[in-house]
Amino acid sequence: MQKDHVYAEPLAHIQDFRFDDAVADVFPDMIQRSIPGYQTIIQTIGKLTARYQQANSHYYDLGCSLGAASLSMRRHITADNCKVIAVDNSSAMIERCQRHLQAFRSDVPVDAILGDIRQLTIENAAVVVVNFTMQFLAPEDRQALLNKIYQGLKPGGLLIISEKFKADTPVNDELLIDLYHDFKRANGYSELEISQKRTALEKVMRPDTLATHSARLQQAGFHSHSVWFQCFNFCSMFALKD
Ligand SMILES: Nc1ncnc2c1ncn2[C@@H]1O[C@H](C[S@+](CC[C@H]([NH3+])C(=O)[O-])CC(=O)[O-])[C@@H](O)[C@H]1O
Ligand SMILES: O=C(O)C(=O)Cc1ccccc1
Repeated sequence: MQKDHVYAEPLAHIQDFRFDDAVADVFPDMIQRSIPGYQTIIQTIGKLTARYQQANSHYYDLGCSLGAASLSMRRHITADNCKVIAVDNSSAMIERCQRHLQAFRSDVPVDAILGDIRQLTIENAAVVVVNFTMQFLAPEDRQALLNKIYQGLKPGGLLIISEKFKADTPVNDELLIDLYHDFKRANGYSELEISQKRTALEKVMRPDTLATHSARLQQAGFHSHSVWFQCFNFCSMFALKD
């Protein structure tokens, strides 16, 4: 696995964070060292998919990057006539995702599609995964995505959404961010790497509060949802369509 050194050297000008070749090349190491509980979340996506699978259905991975969640879903699907649809608008990610998926044999087909999830048709879905992707959409596009997911889910279908979130008060938010930075230090990131990446993400990743997430899920039609994982300012939620 290639080590993430993207922000290791001082940069004269810090550009907005992009999912380009340099990031895609080191992504497994970057995500593993940057998202608390990432492995647990990927494994649990598989477990939840095993429970909520339905025959003759689609399984979506929106903002799939290298396809970790798609692989986890695929490993757990035993129902007939199912297809995983993995979508990302970064060509660097989708090219590597396609190669990655071909490296493992499976009877469940996966389509890895280069495209914008805001333009995607979602239909006949048993499970939809949005694993740390919605935070990168413009805030004004987030409700429409959740509405579309709700409409595209079959009855009994499941949405899994993971996000970095903002705490309700500035004091609490600072504390969670502080603890998160300790986690990054413990994983070998330097002060420079932490601060340069923070600057690069400032305009492109805008976390919401859990209250905002709740209100959006309700508005989309999900009557119940639950946070099933939280560590510092990262969480994963599920929501069921009745
Ligand atoms: N509008 C969009 N349309 C499609 N893709 C998008 C869009 N905006 C951003 N992306 C894509 O969303 C992904 C977010 S990473 C997901 C990790 C993965 N889910 C994982 O489980 O490993 C999260 C992170 O790096 O923190 C990137 O690959 C973007 O190109
Ligand atoms: O690294 C960070 O600060 C994060 O918030 C997580 C992350 C992980 C991978 C790409 C972008 C953001």
